[in-house]
Amino acid sequence: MSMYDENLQSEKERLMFTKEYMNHLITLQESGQQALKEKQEDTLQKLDFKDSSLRYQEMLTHSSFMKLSKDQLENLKNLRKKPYFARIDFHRKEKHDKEIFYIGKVSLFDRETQLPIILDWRSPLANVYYEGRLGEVSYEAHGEEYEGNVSLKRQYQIEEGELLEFRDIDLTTKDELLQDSLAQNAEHRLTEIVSTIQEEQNRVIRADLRKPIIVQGAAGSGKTTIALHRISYFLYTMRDIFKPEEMLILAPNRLFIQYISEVLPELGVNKAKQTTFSDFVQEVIEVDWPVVSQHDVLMDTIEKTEDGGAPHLLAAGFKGSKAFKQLLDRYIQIVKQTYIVEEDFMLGEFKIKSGASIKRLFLKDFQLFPYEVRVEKIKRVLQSELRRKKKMILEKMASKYDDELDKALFGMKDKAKRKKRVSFLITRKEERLKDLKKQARTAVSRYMKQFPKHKLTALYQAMFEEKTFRSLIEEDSEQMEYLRSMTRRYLQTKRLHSEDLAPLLYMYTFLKGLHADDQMKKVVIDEAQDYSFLEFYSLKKAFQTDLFTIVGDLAQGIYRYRGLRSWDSLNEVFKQPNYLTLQKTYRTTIEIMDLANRLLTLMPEDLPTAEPVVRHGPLPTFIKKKPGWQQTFFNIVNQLSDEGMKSFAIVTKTMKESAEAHCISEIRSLDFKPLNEETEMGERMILPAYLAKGLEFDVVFLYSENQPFTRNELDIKVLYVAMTRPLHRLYMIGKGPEDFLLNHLDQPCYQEHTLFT
Ligand SMILES: Nc1ncnc2c1ncn2[C@@H]1O[C@H](COP(=O)(O)OP(=O)(O)OP(=O)(O)O)[C@@H](O)[C@H]1O
Repeated sequence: MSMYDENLQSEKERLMFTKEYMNHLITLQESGQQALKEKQEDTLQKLDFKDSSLRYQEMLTHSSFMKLSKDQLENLKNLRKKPYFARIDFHRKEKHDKEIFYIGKVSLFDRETQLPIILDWRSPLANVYYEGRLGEVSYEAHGEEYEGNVSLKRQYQIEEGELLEFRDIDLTTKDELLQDSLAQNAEHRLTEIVSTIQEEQNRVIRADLRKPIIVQGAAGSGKTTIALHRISYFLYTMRDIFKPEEMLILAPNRLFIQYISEVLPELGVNKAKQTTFSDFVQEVIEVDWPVVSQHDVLMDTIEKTEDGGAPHLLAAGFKGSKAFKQLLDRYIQIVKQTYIVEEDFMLGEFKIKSGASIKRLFLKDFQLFPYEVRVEKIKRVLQSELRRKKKMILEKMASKYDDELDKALFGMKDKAKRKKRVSFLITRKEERLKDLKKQARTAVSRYMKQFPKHKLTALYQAMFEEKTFRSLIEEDSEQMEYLRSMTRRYLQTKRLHSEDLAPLLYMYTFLKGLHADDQMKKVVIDEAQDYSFLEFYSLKKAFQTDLFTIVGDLAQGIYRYRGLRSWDSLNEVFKQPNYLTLQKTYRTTIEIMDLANRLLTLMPEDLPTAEPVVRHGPLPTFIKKKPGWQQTFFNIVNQLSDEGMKSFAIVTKTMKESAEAHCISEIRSLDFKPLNEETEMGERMILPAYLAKGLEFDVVFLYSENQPFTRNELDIKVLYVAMTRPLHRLYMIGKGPEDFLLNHLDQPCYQEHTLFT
C-alpha cells in the first residue's frame, strides 16, 4: 500500500467518524426536540395569564431554544454531505504536540471535551490555512498573538459524504482545488468559495472590521463574492454585537439581487437587507414618485452616442458632486433658520421658558438630533416645564386674589363697596384660574405651531426657485440655469432623476433622521464605482457608521458622468479607509482576459488591468454576419450545450438591439429570452451590457446589429464589461471586427470563424 493510500484510508476513517458523530448529534437533537416540544405543551397547558409572568417566560425560553436547535439541526444535516474541505496540522509554540484541525463551513465541537471536530472557516485559527504558508506562522485571536508551525495543509474532495481524494499543498503545488472549481460551469447564480479563498481575497475578508474598506478589484476578481464572505465573517466575529438585520447590501439592480441571493443562505447572511440605492432611499424618505433611472439615462446616452458633455449628463454629474453638497449645506442652513423661534413660552402673563433658552435648546443642547426630533424634544421640555410650573402659577394667582380679598374685607369700610369688591374679586379669581387652566391645556401646542412642518419634496423643490437657487450658487451660468429649470420642471410634475435621491436622503437626515428600522450598522456597496460622491456622503451621514465595505472597479465605470473617477475622493467621506486591491481574476480564461485587457489600453487614462489565474481556453472568436451566420450560431450553441455549458448570454450594446436579436428565429428557437430588471434569470438570456454588469455566464455572444461599439470612452467601458462576463467562451457576432473595436487593438488575439456547418 502506498503512502497516499494509507493516508487516504485513515482520512476515510476520520470522515466516517465525523459523520457518525454528526448522526449521533442529529438523533440526539431530534429526540431533544421532541422532549422540548412536550415540555412546551405542558407549560402551555399550565399557563395562567393571571399568574406571574414566570411561566410565560419559561415558555418563551423554550421556544427560542427550540428554534435554535432547529437551525443547528438543519446546519448539521446539510453539513453531512461535506463536513469539511481542508485540514491543517499546527504545532502551537507553547503546546507539547501538534494538533490536527479540520476546516469546514461551520464549527462542530465534541460535546464532552469541547475540542473542535470541525473548525469554522471564519475562526481565527483557520486564517492560518488561508494565509500562512507552511512553516512558521502566527495568528491573532481575542487580541492576542499566537505563534506556531504549520507542517501540513491538506485539501479534500468530498462529494455526497464520500472522500474521493485529497491533495497536500506546499510551496510548489498549484492550487488544484481552485483550478477544478474554476473549470466548473455557471449556474447563473453566485456560489460560496470558502474552500478556495485566495490569499489576497482572504486579506479583504479579514481586514479590520471596525474600519471602512475600499476594494479596487479587476473584473472577475471576486469582489462581489468576497464582499459577501466578509459579511459572513463579520457576523461570525461580531455575533454578540451585530444582527444580520442591521446590515445592508446595496446592489446595482434587482437582477443582481436575484443573482447573489442563492449564496446568501449558504453564508448565513440571508437576513441582511438587500436592495438598490434607489429603492432604499425611496423607501426611507417615503416618496414614490417615478424615478428616471441612471440606466435609462445611460441607455439614451449610448444610443445617441453622446459624450459626457451633454447638458443633462453634466447636470447629473454636478448633482452628485462635492460642489452640490456644499450648495445643499447652504440651503440646509437657511432651512434651519426657519426652526428658530425666539418668542418666550408663556402661560398668561407668566413666563414658563424664555425664547432665548428655547433657541439654545434647538441650536446647542439638541444639536446632535435632526431638526424635527429637536422640535419634538423641545415640545417635551415645554410640557414638563409647564406641568412643573402650572401648580405654582395657579397658587400664586389664587394667593394674589386672596390677598386682594383680605385687603377688601379688612380694609374697606363702606359695606356696599366692600361687598361689590369682594364679589368682583371672587368671580375674577375663578375666571382667571379657569382661564389659566384652559390656556395650560393648549399652551404647548399653540406655541409649537410656530415651528415649521416641512414636506421634504416641497422643500427640495423650493431650492430650485430662481431667487433661492441663485443665492446658493457661486457663479451663475447657462449650465446652472439648465440644471435649475430642468429639475424644477421634473419636480413640478412629481418626477425625480436618480441623482435627486442622494440630496433628498441628505436633507431627510437633517430634517427627520432615519427611522430605527432603517438604521443600518454595516453597509456593503457593490459596483461602487457607479456611485457619486454625494451618494456615498448621504449614506454615511444617514447611518452614522464607519462600517462600510465598498467594492468596485474603475475600469467598469460606465456611469462615469456621475460616478467616481478615483477612490481618493472617498477620503473626504470616510475616516482613514483601508484601501486594498484585488488584481487576480478568476472568472475567465487567459485568452479572453487578454483581449479585454488590450481593450483597456484604448482608454486615455491608466486603468487597472486584470491578471488571470492560469486557465486556458480557446481564443475569442469573431463570427461575421454573412448569410448563414444564424445556422453557425445555432450549431455552436448546441455543440457547447452538449459539451456541458449551461448558461448562455447574448449581450448587446443597447436594449433596442437586445429586442432586435430576439426577433431572429434561430435565437428564438434556442429559447433565448430577453432580460430586463424585473424578469427572472434563466439559462439562455439576451441582455444589454449594462444589465450584465456583475453577472457571469459560461458562454457569451456579443452581438451587434447596427449599433457598433465606437471608440469613445463610454463604449470602450461597456464593451469591456461585456467581454469580461464569460467563464469559458467568448464570441463576437457583427458585420466586421471593427464593430467590437478589434481593429484598433494592438495584436488582438482572436480568431475568425470561417466554417459554416
Ligand atoms: N477564490 C475563488 N475560488 C473559486 N472561485 C472564485 C474565487 N474567487 C472568485 N471566484 C469566482 O470568480 C467569479 C467572479 O467572481 P465575482 O463575480 O465575485 O467577481 P467580481 O470582481 O465581482 O466581478 P465583476 O466586477 O466582473 O462583476 C465567480 O464565478 C466566483 O465564484
